Amino acid sequence: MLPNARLTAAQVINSVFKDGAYANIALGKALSKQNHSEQDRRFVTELVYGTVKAKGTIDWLLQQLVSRPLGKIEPMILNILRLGVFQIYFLERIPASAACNESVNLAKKFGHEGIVKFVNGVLRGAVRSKESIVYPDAEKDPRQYLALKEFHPDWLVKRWLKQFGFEGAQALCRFDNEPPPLTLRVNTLVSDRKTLLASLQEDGFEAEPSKWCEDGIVCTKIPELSVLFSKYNDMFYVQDESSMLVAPVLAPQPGQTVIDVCSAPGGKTTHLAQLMQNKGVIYATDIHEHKIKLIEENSRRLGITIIEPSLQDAAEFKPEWASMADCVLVDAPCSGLGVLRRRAEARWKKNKLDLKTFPPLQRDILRNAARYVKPGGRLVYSTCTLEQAENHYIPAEFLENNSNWQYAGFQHPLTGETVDELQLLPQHDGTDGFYICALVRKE
Ligand SMILES: C[S@@+](CC[C@H](N)C(=O)[O-])C[C@H]1O[C@@H](n2cnc3c(N)ncnc32)[C@H](O)[C@@H]1O
Repeated sequence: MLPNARLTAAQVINSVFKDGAYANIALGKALSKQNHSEQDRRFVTELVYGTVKAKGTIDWLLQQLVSRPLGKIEPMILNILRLGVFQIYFLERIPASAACNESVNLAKKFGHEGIVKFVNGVLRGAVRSKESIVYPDAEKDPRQYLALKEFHPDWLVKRWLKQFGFEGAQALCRFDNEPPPLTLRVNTLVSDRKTLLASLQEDGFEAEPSKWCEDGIVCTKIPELSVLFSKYNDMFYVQDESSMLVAPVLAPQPGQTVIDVCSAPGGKTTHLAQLMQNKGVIYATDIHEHKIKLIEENSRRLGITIIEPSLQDAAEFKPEWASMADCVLVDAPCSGLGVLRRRAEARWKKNKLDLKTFPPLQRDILRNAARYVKPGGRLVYSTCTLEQAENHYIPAEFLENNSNWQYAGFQHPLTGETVDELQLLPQHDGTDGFYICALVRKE
């Protein structure tokens, strides 16, 4: 018997909201265990990401249909209701009756008759009230309007309204709700973009060269993901176009000594190794032991031998490395507000207070990592966030306090003009939100 796509989706959603799992990891695990057709795999993916991203609005809708607080409903049943409401309100192509019936069937697996009746009643109510739901007025209450219409927490919408205005905030929210394209960085140690692109196209992929990075490929249609991993295993690294910009800005040369202080799972460090033609050495550290294995696995898969991974707190000085490196990368831990489209649950896990924890850590890491750079050497500081306090102000403050450093300047990847820093904005650039700044230690 074929596995039930909605059941798989409900279980993944439940592990996200009940157990705090990452949606992409829980989904990947569930799909690898179940023998779903390719079409069903896509459907499960759409259900999981859609429901998880829209959770705030779904709960707002549900709360109008249920008299008790949602927290009092058994988690699996609540998550079946969330999945049902998502289909009824936001998946136009699914007939509402099918969404109700299938949800009731799911409820039968997890609850007694009374619960099944409750699910049935709530979802029939959702269908009836669909056309009469009144959202807050966009002009009178733009914050609540965007939060509910565009599926984001209202504290974040408030922040973005201030930073980008209504249209900018709306475009940014909408960007986060779209599925990201699959972007690949070609492993230039074993292939080149033209060859890989042609081969992927022969296998039915719709793919085009990235305009941002000369080694990047953007896939817009993927016939079967498993082909990519089985046939082209050592030829690519899955990476957003914005992340692909970092290694070329650091621009290490073959034979040099490089330190990448926040390097797991190894996306940028393996790119640095490619640019170095696998000659020289890269000390790649991270604070989490389990992530060190990921750097090792990625290096092995791509045939890279110059990366030496180790466990190290980037804010703690390692005296043996003083003034040793030609290039240092600080791809700092950050609030990650530029990559919300990729991490479906992240918007619901973050909060305003968490944001305050990053700048002090980033300051410490930058200050410490800079001590590893030799005179004349370069340092790149990058984040995947949109927060000025974690971006511009961190290197700017560092330069104010360290007169033996200055901006290195680098070429804007599209315009070619020389810039000191680059802030990519999803709503403007169509990439993840990302910040890059290059510094040089004076001779
Ligand atoms: C933005 S991610 C790095 C991504 C990586 N550069 C890549 O391209 O694949 C930030 C990393 O910093 C690590 N990290 C957080 N705090 C750290 C610290 N104090 N010292 C070293 N690494 C840290 C996290 O474990 C995480 O892997």
